[in-house]
Amino acid sequence: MMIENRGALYQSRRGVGGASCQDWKPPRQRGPRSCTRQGSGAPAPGSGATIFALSSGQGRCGIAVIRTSGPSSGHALRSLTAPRDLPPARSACLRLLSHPRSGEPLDHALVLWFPGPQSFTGEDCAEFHVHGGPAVVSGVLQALETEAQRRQALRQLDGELGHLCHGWAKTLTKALAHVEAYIDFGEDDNLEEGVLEQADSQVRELELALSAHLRDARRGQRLRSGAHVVVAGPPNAGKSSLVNLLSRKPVSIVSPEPGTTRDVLETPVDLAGFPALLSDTAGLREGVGPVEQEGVRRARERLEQADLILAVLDASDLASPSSCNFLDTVVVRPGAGSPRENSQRLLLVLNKSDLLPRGGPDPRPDLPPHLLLSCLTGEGLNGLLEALRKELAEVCGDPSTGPPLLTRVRHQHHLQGCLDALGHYKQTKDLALAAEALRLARGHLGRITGGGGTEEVLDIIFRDFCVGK
Ligand SMILES: Nc1nc2c(ncn2[C@@H]2O[C@H](COP(=O)(O)OP(=O)(O)OP(=O)(O)O)[C@@H](O)[C@H]2O)c(=O)[nH]1
Ligand SMILES: [Mg+2]
Repeated sequence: MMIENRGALYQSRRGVGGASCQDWKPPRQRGPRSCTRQGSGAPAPGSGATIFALSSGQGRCGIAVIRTSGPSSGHALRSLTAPRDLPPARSACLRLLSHPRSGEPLDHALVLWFPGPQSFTGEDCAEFHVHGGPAVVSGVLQALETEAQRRQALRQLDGELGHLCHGWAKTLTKALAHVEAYIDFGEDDNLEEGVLEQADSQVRELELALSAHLRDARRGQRLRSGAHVVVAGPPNAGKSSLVNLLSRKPVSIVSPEPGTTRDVLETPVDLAGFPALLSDTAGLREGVGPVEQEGVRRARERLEQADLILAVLDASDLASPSSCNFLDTVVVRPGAGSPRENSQRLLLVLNKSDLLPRGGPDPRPDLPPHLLLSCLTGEGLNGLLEALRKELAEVCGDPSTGPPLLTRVRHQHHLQGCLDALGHYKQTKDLALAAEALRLARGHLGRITGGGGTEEVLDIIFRDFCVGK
């Protein structure tokens, strides 16, 4: 049984309550200035985690094995063990485990270190063989979780995300300083040409960068709470068998009778290294009794909410009306070629491949890209897991390689506020209102990064322009 512990990302308090622009005084007004600002035109179009889990059975046992896999495995191993160096690769060593923050001893354990790629997942892996009591197991899991959260938090604001936010804030402060300078000194001091145009283009670039990151924010949320993966298909295709296979436990009843699953059954799983909420659904068919009909309605509802659909068909029954109907209505929707709604993704799986003639041709080469699988023999499972890994990396983002993800609602809120204010900047033709919009936008970023006060703006004005000297 796998215990999923990758969900909660640490909510760092850094950056909270950073200086805002509230102390900013309105710029000196020089009577009504006819606005020379040109509209900015139409907006341009939007442009490794480490897993740890209990891998032995849950409950009382002599020895419990906890495994980590991912780029931070070595760090996790070092931070929990004394001495703090890595043991020799692939050799069992007896180490004292203690909590990385409090130093509280946790257990004497055998630890093993498997540097990637020579490991069972291909990534750096570590194993902790601890005494199996629930207190020890949960203590070690908690210590690992704390460490993972701490690293995530560091990555969030001190790391790449902090770097990015500070870059955005710098650009915005500069744009604001230039607009302020134009308002205050434009006439008297003959500011160089193109000051406002430069601010406009900086705002445009910032808008693109912020919108791209807000789109990624949704992915960050999925990484935290799990992607919704919905298994759907006609009755008897082997949906429940697939759910049980992927979750490695008997979540759903499997039987040869079509219409066995009537309700949506969901289970949290680790799918190819990503956290997911896997839903089994009733087989989609019409003309059935009221209970099954309700199951079909729920299945359709759940399909709408899926991040990833695992569409399952019986490879030996592709010509049946329910298979054809499912293919037409769910797999190949009308207007195919356009992206699926809500950027939903879909993997088509032809199950029961063991019923096809061995080594025979693809049963339906005309179908959209698909994978052959046998839940009965397990053939094709590795290919499916690899395809799932690729799809889920798209859905969730890969924290070890991709851009830093905005997982915190507060960050998202302020980035959205900043983006909205930049929208107002672009729309208004009045310079004073435009400057106000930039101040508001900078205030939102200031709540993430701090800074952005009057001093900073004035510094830029005096640095960039020969005014008041
Ligand atoms: N030969 C073969 N039989 C399979 C395979 N997968 C599932 N089955 C059998 O197909 C039947 C239906 O499997 P289920 O997993 O209950 O199918 P389902 O799609 O959940 O069915 P409903 O809940 O009724 O919609 C069962 O008898 C399974 O044992 C497979 O890969 N090969
Ligand atoms: Mg079923």
